[in-house]
Amino acid sequence: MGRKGSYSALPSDYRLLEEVGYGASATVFRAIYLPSNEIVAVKCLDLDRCNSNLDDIRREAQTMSLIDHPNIIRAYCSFVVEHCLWVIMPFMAEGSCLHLMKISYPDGFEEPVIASILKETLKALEYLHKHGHIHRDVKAGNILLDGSGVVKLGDFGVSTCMFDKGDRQRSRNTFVGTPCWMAPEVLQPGSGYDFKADIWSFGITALELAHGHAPFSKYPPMKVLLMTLQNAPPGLDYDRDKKFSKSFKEMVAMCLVKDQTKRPTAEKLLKHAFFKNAKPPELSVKKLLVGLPPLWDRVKALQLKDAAQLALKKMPSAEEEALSQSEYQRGVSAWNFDVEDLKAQASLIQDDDDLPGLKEDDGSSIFLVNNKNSSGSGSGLGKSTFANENEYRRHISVAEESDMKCSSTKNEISEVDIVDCGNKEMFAGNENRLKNDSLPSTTKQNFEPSCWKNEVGRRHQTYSGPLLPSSVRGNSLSERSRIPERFESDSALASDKQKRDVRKGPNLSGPLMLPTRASANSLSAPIRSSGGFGDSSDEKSKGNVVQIKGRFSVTSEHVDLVKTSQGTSLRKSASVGEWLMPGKLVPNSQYAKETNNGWLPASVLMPHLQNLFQQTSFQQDIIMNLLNSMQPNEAFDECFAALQFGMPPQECNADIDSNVETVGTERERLLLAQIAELEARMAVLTDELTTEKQKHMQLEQQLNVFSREEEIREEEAA
Ligand SMILES: Nc1ncnc2c1ncn2[C@@H]1O[C@H](COP(=O)(O)OP(=O)(O)OP(=O)(O)O)[C@@H](O)[C@H]1O
Repeated sequence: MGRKGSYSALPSDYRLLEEVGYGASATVFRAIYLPSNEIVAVKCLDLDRCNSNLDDIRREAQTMSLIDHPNIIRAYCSFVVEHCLWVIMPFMAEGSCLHLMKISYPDGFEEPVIASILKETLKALEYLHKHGHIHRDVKAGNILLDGSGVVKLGDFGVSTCMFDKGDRQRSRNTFVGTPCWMAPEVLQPGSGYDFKADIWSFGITALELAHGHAPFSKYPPMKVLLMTLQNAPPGLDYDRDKKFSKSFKEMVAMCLVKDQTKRPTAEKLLKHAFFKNAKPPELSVKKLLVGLPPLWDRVKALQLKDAAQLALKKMPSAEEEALSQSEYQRGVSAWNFDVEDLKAQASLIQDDDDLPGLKEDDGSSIFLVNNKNSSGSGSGLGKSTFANENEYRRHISVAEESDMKCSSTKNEISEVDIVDCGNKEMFAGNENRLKNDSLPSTTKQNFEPSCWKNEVGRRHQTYSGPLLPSSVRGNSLSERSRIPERFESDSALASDKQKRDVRKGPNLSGPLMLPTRASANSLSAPIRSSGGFGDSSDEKSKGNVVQIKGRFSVTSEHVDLVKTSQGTSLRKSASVGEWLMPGKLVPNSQYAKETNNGWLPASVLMPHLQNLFQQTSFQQDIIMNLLNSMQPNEAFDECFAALQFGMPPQECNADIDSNVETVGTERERLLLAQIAELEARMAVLTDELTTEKQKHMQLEQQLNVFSREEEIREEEAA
């Protein structure tokens, strides 16, 4: 028996049970710590997807283990198993607030519950900030609950460090999730951010808990980025959110101030009237949990719901991968992506309000942009390190024989290199509570909340049996690890297979994956020149929307979105969407006079012409990038497209012949349609460019005439 509060770094001491969650970088299992028979959570982080060196991770793991606050999940210890880092932590039997909302409270919680949850979260932030840490991933998905209603902020440390440090070249273009929770200063390069960024995320989380989803969550990430920077901050609406108190609205408004210096500290916020009467979560939150099925059944249900949605939508593969994470991965784990890239891509976004199935909170806005220059050595969650199934099985049996002794394959560092078993005294206080809380209630088994019962149908299987450790250990984040080994029927197997298909992790080392809604849209949707963002759920900000839909001024140098949006008025163009007009340069009267004449001054036209030039060449770049980064099985499409764009035939892959037959006609048609649209757009752009050039020349001629006339007049006067 291990001593209470002391956890070994031997994987064989842990029996992984059900999967209870997964995020951008990790899968979380309920597990038994065998020496003391305690229930713990084991978070398996895939090191293949990690951009940091192990020293960084170790440092971060150490930091995590030193965290000692009742509202923060701390790591008991961590060690490397195969290509994964296992982080042992307290098991939070009721999962995240996001889980809970998705299962039973799709429209959010009542105010007293929100107050309790937020107060506990704020206490956690106060502690972290006081100790010099920024959490950087505050969102409902990271606020965890246990059976007695205790609230803890999770996901501090390892995953953040994994993406934020180390080889930036590999990670700089990797952008996972949606930036709904990110503060403007985080999205704005060069502005710098501090702990106040957490306060913004906290405010967004408050809105998430109030509505069941974060503001802008129905939009593609790039659009969220622009809206965060350019719209008025979201908030609780005085009309629409009548049920919420004035103090709640005020508190949210205080957090969501764009100027970070004007946001309150966590300490100050805790003194706000909204939190004064907040009940202890054990009273308010616990009520929410009555009658819910065990966490792992909820997780299964959500996965099935994902699968059902996908089956309905028949997404192309990249979108499947993106959507597969939709139930959980709704925030950006890594505040490390190339903002310039995103901005550039954002310039191509069309209004997607018409897209079928794109509704707020459907998670479809999950977006993956991968660095096309990355080495390709990373793997997705589902990637096996074994050459084939036999090798895999052989490995499993060898591993089992060796009593689950872990052999490290990552950079030749064994698990002991990174072991950082926590200081027992520091967390002993949490132990008793954990042990009790984490035991699932068997009386909950048959409950099926209506909100998911209808969508996923009745479950035919039970999932209560433990996963054999080997199925996880061999490749803990591989496909195998996701297969529960107990099923009651074939249909269960089938649905689980479907689920696994859905849940293939994002391939972070693969090609640029743009055909998500945002990017596919940018390629296929014809440019429209009117309308706004039309965020029905964010009416408050509607009136402040800057009309950048379609395009904003993209320069080859640094683009300052905030600056470009300020002091500019917009003029519409059939193909270019919106033009940014340097309104300050042209006095209104003069502008009116000149436009009445049908002539525009060169000072007005030139920026537009430049804009058109840049956008045309920029679009060409984007198209070529996309074509170059297509999956191998799209080689035929790629080559076809390459030919369309006049690239030499030798660019085409030799595999084409074999692929020709496999290319789905539907996909071909889609691509052809996209190409046709692109060509049409380019033709329109070229026409416009030519027209503008002509206008410009005529204008110059006219100016010459004017100046000659002026000279003559002056001479005559003289
Ligand atoms: N200690 C825990 N007990 C129970 N469930 C947990 C625990 N830790 C995490 N989970 C569940 O697993 C999910 C994923 O965990 P986590 O957020 O740590 O992973 P991640 O890969 O870092 O995710 P993210 O996408 O937020 O970065 C959480 O949303 C939560 O539902």
